[in-house]
Amino acid sequence: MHKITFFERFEADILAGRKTITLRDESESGVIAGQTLPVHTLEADRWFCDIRIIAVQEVEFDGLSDKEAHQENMTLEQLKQVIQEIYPGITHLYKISFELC
Ligand SMILES: CC(=O)Nc1ccn([C@@H]2O[C@H](CO)[C@@H](O)[C@H]2O)c(=O)n1
Repeated sequence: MHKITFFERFEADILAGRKTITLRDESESGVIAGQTLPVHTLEADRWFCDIRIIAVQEVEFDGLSDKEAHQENMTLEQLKQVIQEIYPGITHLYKISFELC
């Protein structure tokens, strides 16, 4: 992957450092620790920052906890709902931790 996209509604949280992970399916897991990536909005493909990947870890949907929710600036209930909307029925996720460049 040479760039990563996020829904526009998460832009402010990412730029403020309130959202420091993203949970993706296997098709969007192809990043490695240390890599720097430009971040674009999904809707308009507009660049808004660069991030550095800190880690990529496999996690189960049922294993998500308040820790991941906090890292997403959401409640666990909100996070699970968001993931179900984006990836209906998903059980296996990739937790991508990042920092702003
Ligand atoms: C193609 C594309 O952009 N896809 C996605 C997929 C996920 N996410 C966010 O990651 C977290 C867990 O899934 C939540 O905050 C999601 O909303 C996103 O912003 N954009």
